[in-house]
Amino acid sequence: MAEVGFLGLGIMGKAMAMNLLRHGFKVTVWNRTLSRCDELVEHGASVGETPAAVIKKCKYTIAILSDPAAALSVVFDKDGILEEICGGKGYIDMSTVDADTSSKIGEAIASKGGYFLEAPVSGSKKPAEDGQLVILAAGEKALYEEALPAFDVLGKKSFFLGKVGNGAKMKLVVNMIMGSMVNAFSEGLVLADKSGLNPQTLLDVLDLGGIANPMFRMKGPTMIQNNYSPAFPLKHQQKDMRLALALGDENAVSMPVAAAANEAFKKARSVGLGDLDFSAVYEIFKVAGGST
Ligand SMILES: NC(=O)C1=CN([C@@H]2O[C@H](COP(=O)(O)OP(=O)(O)OC[C@H]3O[C@@H](n4cnc5c(N)ncnc54)[C@H](OP(=O)(O)O)[C@@H]3O)[C@@H](O)[C@H]2O)C=CC1
Ligand SMILES: O=CC(=O)O
Repeated sequence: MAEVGFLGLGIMGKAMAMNLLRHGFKVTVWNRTLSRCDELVEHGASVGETPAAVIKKCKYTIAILSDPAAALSVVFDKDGILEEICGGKGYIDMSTVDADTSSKIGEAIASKGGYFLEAPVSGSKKPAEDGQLVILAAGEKALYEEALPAFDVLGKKSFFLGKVGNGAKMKLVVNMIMGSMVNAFSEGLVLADKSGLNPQTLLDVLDLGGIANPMFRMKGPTMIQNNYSPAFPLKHQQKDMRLALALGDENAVSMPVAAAANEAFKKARSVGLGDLDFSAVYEIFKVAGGST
């Protein structure tokens, strides 16, 4: 089996690279904070000293990094991907970024003869650990087909959405909806509490009705226990709202609900909740609602 490169061992990357190793892939990893590679090495991974070194060694390389600045940095900066990408090699960026960032990366890689695929994912830490992500790929179809054995390990379903940008846009639309939902959910929990209802009973009622969903089911119990151990960091959810609102601007789509949700996430970041789970936005509504 060909060696797969893997850049970025945060919450998602660590779980995904571990999954590939568990399924017999040979994986060479790199992370900006190199010590984060150690655990993967214990499970059989090799380490590349730089993104360029990983690209040089591997037929194709996957990355999942925090935001557009990080995604651009590993490509364009010193020791970055552009230094070694060439004909026959592929680069797959699974970070959640905007379409412009993805296109910039795709064009630079194509200018060196390499293949590019954007492939952001829907699903969080647990789906990443369980190989149950939804993969939203777009770009070079041949690279998509080459990567399908890896995608089959990482996800429960892969979509090929056509040209570069479509994967990024689909992911931003999905996360815009999710971010708005967690805000409405938080408001509802505070309203239940302040009007004398038991929030746990609200969760039970919601779960039996037409708006039951895995996100409410998973986050509800931890939110009412004030447990925000990060699966999806709030700072990344706010980045996604910001990028989705920019997509709305470009397309003249009015998004008052998403704009209000973005303000709540920004407020949460401003009071130091950015590294907690995105469901910590609930704390903002508790304060606004006067909850103790
Ligand atoms: N967590 C989730 O539930 C999901 C997240 N996503 C998306 O996946 C991406 C990663 O998320 P997640 O794993 O949660 O994030 P983390 O914050 O846990 O990890 C971020 C990763 O990006 C690296 N990084 C940050 N800045 C730079 C930089 N300038 N140069 C190089 N590397 C950098 C970090 O390296 P270092 O260790 O050195 O800090 C780390 O490896 C994000 O785009 C997010 O929106 C998508 C679906 C679900
Ligand atoms: O991007 C986050 C997710 O849960 O999907």
